[in-house]
Amino acid sequence: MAAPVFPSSRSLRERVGALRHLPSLFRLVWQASPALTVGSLSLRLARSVLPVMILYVGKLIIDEVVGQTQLASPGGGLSNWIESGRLDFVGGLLVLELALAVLADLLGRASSLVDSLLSERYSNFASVRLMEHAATLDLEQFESSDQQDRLERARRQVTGRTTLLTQILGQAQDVLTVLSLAAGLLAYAPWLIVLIVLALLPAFVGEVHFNAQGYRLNYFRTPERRQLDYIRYLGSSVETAKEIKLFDLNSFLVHRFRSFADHMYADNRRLAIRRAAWGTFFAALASCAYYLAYALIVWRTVRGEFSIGDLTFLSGSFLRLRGLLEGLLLGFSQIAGQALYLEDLFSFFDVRPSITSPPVPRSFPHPLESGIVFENVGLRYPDSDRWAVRHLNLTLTAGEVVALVGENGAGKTTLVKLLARLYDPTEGRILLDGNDLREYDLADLRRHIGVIFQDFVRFHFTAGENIGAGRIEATDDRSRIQQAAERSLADRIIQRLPRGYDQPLGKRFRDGTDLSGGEWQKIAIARAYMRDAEVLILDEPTAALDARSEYEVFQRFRDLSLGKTAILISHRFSTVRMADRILVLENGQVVEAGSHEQLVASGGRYAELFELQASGYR
Ligand SMILES: Nc1ncnc2c1ncn2[C@@H]1O[C@H](COP(=O)(O)OP(=O)(O)OP(=O)(O)O)[C@@H](O)[C@H]1O
Repeated sequence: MAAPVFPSSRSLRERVGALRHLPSLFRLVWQASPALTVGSLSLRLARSVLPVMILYVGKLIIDEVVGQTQLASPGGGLSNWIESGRLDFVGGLLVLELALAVLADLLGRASSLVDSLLSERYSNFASVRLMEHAATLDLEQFESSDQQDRLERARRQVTGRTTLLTQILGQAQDVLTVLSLAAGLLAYAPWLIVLIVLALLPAFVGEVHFNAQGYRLNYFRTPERRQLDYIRYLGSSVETAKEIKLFDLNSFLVHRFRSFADHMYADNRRLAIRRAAWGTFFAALASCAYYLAYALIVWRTVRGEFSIGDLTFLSGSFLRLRGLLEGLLLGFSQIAGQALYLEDLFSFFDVRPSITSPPVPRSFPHPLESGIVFENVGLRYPDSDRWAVRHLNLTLTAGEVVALVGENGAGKTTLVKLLARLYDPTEGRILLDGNDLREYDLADLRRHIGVIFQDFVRFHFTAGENIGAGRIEATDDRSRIQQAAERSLADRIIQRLPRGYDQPLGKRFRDGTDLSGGEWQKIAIARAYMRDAEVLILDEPTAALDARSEYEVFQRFRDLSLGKTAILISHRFSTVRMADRILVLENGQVVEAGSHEQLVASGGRYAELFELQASGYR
């Protein structure tokens, strides 16, 4: 496999520019839980000043001890010392230091508790926002692979990157601690601070560089990572197990997985090794600077400029400061690096659908009066230079049952997608009762069109929920669900299930029962009957049904669609012939129209296809 060619690396400006998303992140965190956000910030604030206090009390203790050793001993045991009052101050200091240490531990634990709760709330909240936003997007925005990559990165951002939040909060706390320690150091030896910053600068630049490299690697690996997830899914899920076994595809999948994974591993390893090597070198530089400063402090203590207490305070502060500044600088670059991932999340939130309701929408006519007219409609799918349908002209009169026939790829499903406004025509227009489809309220339009596609979803929920999904606000309305099930003949299947309507379907979850293809289809058709649809569309509704079921289902469909407009797509002429009118599609155009008898008599395309199928039964 060839190594990927990365576009030029993102500039520092771009990386720092990504930090502009931090306010949006904080807004999201705040919305996830105001109380926990305030709690976390307050705890961090309290924790930030403790280190300098502990160090300073330590210095006072040492100075006091050194002072005491220079005075004459009161003699005797501990009780004499206590009575003389010479231990009062140091004793008080020890108790104070103990109290501070206990408080620091307490606040530390409380803070990680609050942070972990906040992270989970944030992750859940952002996931919900992600799903809500995804629901507003056009179908086309899901289908393009670029969008799927972006969605994938946004998803990972939501679930995998809550550490960013803890990191930012930790950084804020560390900044305050640094300020408090620096204030102490400043009073004694300001040059120490300059020394530390100089020593850490190379490490900072190195980190920024490697973070950007890591991000690029991840960014350009998104398609491969989705491939890996997909292969993992193929190789280890119930839906695919049957075919994978029969065709013995496992070793093929493992091989493919390995070749992708090994390639990614090699890239990651190369980066990790370089990062570790440079990191070690920079850390060594920083250590040299630290010991240089330490030597200077020791020298000035020996000369009597600093007390022993000062020595411990300074070396302690200096050590902490070095660690903190190192953490801060690296943390900053990591945050800038992670903010690049935030870019994925927020740029996904910025994607706007193009199929929307107009500002002043019409509501769906109830009942439909004249019907639907396609006027010279053409659609080219995004990223495709072929017309899926073109110069499509047809009329669907209100109240009639129309069947669409045509060979694979003729454009039948495309016509339905256009009608449900899953796509808007590239050219021409679709009129509903004389008005352009785009003038109607989108949600209202979709509410009044009941469609079951040939690749309908088999929800691994209960049977009742599978049907209720057709009208989600009625999902608890058992009598409505039962009625829909009776209409589609799904009731007989459900009666046989051990837990009836509460029976989980599919094999994915515990106690699930799988159904046959035809049984699933009846459940899906019931879903369409849940709606008060003015237009009912069934795409290959009877493909998986046996002959008797097909006949019964269709008879019911006819009865139930009385007064409604219905479209039926089928390759089975036994179904098609029962429609009022049949439209024959070829290469995205209507080439013939009429009743079964008329079309057979005219001896055209339909007659030919019908004859082909009929001869198969003779
Ligand atoms: N999402 C898509 N992106 C690009 N091209 C598509 C897409 N969906 C369908 N097409 C193309 O549009 C044409 C019409 O497809 P459509 O699904 O409408 O055919 P159909 O008549 O329903 O076929 P079938 O009988 O196989 O279901 C085909 O050439 C197909 O390759």
